[in-house]
Order: sequence, then C-alpha cells, then structure tokens
Amino acid sequence: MTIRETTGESRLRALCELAEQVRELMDATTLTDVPEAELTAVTATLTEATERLRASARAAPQPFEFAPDGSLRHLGNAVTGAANPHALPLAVERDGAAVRADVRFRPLHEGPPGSVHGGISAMILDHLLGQAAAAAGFAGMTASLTVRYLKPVPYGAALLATAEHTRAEGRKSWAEGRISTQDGTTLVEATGLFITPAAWPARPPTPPEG
Ligand SMILES: CCCCCCCCCCCCCC(=O)SCCNC(=O)CCNC(=O)[C@H](O)C(C)(C)COP(=O)(O)OP(=O)(O)OC[C@H]1O[C@@H](n2cnc3c(N)ncnc32)[C@H](O)[C@@H]1OP(=O)(O)O
Repeated sequence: MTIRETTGESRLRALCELAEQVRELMDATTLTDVPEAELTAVTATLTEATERLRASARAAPQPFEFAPDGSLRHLGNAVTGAANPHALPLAVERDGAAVRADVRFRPLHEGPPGSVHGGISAMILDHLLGQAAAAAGFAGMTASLTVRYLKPVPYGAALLATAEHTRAEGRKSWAEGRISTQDGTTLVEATGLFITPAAWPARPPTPPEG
C-alpha cells in the first residue's frame, strides 16, 4: 500500500461535490415518478455527462493520502470516501478506544420493502470494525465477519454505528460493533476477525480517520 501526499485540494473539493450530487441523483432515480418521456430525456442528459467525465479517467479511485491537516484519509473508499458516490459517506470518529459514526441510510439502500438491505448494514459494520481494529493499532483485512440481524434497519432515520477492538493474537485481531437507534436499541450487531497481512507494517503510525 502506498500513501501519497495530497495536491489539488480545490479540485478534490469539486470531486466530492460531484459525488454528493450523484448520491442525490441516485436517490432521485430510486424515488422518481416522472413521465416516461422525462425519464428518457434525463437519461440522455446523464449519458452526455458520463461521457464528459470519461474524457479523462484515472486507473483507480482516490487513494489513501495525507490531508493538509496531516490526517490520513481515503476519499475513494466505498464506505467513507466523500469522492466515492457509493459511500454514505460515513464520518468515523474515535471515541476513546472505540469508533463511532452517525448513519442515515438512503432509499437507494432498500432491501426488504421499507428497510435497508442486509448487505449494506454488513458493509458498514465491516468497515467500522476494521477501523476499530486499526485504531487499536491492528489495521488489517477482514478475514471473517459474523452479522446478526436483530430488527429491520430503517432508512431516513438518524442511527448510530459503534465498534470496538476486543482482543489480538499476533497478526489476528477481533472487533465487535453494532448499528443502533438513537435510544440505544440494537438493530444489527457483528463480530469480525481482521488479519494484518505479513507484508504490512505491524502498526500504522496514526489511527485512520474517515
Ligand atoms: C496505514 C494504513 C492503515 C489502513 C487501515 C484501514 C482500516 C480501514 C478499515 C477497513 C475495513 C474493511 C476491510 C475490508 O473490506 S478488507 C476486504 C475484504 N477482505 C479481503 O479481501 C481479505 C482477503 N484475504 C486475504 O487477504 C488473506 O486471506 C488474509 C490477509 C485475511 C490472511 O492471509 P495471510 O496469508 O496473512 O494468512 P495466513 O494464512 O498467514 O494465516 C494467518 C492466521 O490467520 C488465520 N486465518 C487466515 N485466514 C483466515 C480466515 N479467513 N478466517 C479465520 N482465520 C484465518 C490462519 O489460520 C492463521 O492463524 P494461526 O495459525 O496463526 O493461528
């Protein structure tokens, strides 16, 4: 893994604004009820916009990099990356030895009618557990993730995701976490095993943020 120095903050801000607009577009697409002719017209507009963006393309999304304030960020990440339209994006904060993030799912995350797809909840927990392990100095790859779905997860509601590192054994470390309502009802909980690949530095210099 290489971590590059950041350049072009203004351009990155513009990229993040574009990604946020694409998220709005995805929600609007999921919910729209406009007539067919309007759907066709908007599709033509978007086809043109897509071609304009593809006029110059990178080989991969935004990499891990140091922000101007010295923090480590990954704008291309599918969960936390503000430059990745797929991301919520989740803003993960350290809370002592644990991590937390406010979560508000979108209609485009629908699985069963009216609630969030289980794979989306698992993805959020995978990431948060991974960050908890990293925050404890055991950054690694997910080797296994066990998810227990206790109650349907609504979209549109303010929810909380939390995770903490629980133990480590050599390159292996474990974390657990949950997605809860604001009043503390657990909707989904997970435990995960994270393994630091032998080629990675054993401990990252700073806990990753976001
Ligand atoms: C500085 C940058 C910081 C970045 C921080 C970012 C944090 C962000 C958070 C991101 C979060 C999201 C993250 C993502 O989305 S990560 C994306 C999803 N995960 C992957 O793609 C992982 C793919 N798998 C691998 O790369 C390798 O298999 C890994 C690295 C996991 C292990 O390959 P490695 O060659 O190293 O393993 P080993 O053979 O030497 O075995 C070592 C030990 O581990 C035990 N074992 C192995 N596999 C499993 C298993 N599946 N279950 C249970 N145990 C397993 C094995 O028995 C042995 O135990 P022991 O005999 O020693 O007791």
